[in-house]
Amino acid sequence: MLQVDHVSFSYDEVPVLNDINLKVAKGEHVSIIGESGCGKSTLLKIIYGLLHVEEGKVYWGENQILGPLYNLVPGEAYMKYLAQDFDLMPFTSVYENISEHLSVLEPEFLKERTDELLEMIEMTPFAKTKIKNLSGGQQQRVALARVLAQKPEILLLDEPFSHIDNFRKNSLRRNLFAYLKNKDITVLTATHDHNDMLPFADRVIVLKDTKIIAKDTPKNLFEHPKDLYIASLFGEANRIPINIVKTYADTKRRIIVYAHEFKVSEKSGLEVVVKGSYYMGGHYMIVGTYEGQNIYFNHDQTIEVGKTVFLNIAIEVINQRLNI
Ligand SMILES: Nc1ncnc2c1ncn2[C@@H]1O[C@H](COP(=O)(O)OP(=O)(O)OP(=O)(O)O)[C@@H](O)[C@H]1O
Repeated sequence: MLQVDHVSFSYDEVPVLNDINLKVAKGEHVSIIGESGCGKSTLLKIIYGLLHVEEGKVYWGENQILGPLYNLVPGEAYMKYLAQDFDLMPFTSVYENISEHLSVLEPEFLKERTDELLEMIEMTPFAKTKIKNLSGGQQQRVALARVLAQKPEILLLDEPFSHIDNFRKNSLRRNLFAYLKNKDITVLTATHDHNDMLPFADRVIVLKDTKIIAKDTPKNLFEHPKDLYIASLFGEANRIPINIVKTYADTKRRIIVYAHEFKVSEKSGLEVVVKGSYYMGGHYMIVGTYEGQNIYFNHDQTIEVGKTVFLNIAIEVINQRLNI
């Protein structure tokens, strides 16, 4: 088990993480999410031992992970960290980059494991290509295979698909996370893309203003977001009083409503004036206003600017948000 115990960290006296506590079981996949600059990379670097923490401790099982003051070469043998800049050898081939460490550690498995990883990252036809001749996304895929070649017990991934095009991203996510589960590798992924997390993570931690503000399964977080910050990590969302959509309700309690949960009606509901329509593929995302507040909702057609429409929400959504 990985244990982060009361860790606080500052860069030049500017606090970035404050009293972070986290336990990750062996084989578990935990995503760390939050807005840019909230400290996701910093937390991964602390766990890897790249940064010195004055307050708090990190353990993998019984072993305390010590920072750079104690370890000249960061990182323990059982842990790998894939940073946002990939640490590859530009003048050697894809195959050599993946198999480099195996030639010393496990020469008898070198071909089998390298071929397996090439297949996982869908780069078998590029085995002989030099790294310098690959695109950024292809290099990121090789960097992933390279850290996995050494069979880590725990893997730290910092925005692992940031350079990869959508065409490949989905299959790579499925291949990678299935591979990690199959090998019982513990994984922590820092991301701001909910598609990296919703279908794959066992648990999610949300960072905001130096703190963990939520720890839950992806499904619970999505269905019961406790504030707009959390909901906005999944897409456009609104926070509105219940009684303005259900006039019979005698509560002004506010609930989170995602854009896709509103239904447009001609007559009754939340009255908004349309400001603009954005084509999103299968639908339009419409921005309207209600008493000066922007309201985001989806609709199957564009709506002309200035038109007044009414928005409804299914009672099931209200009950879900109220945790009934
Ligand atoms: N070496 C550094 N020295 C000083 N401040 C830093 C350093 N590295 C990061 N920071 C600051 O610490 C905060 C957290 O940075 P961090 O990279 O951990 O955030 P993040 O959540 O990973 O962001 P992103 O999603 O944009 O990668 C930011 O305000 C950043 O500017």
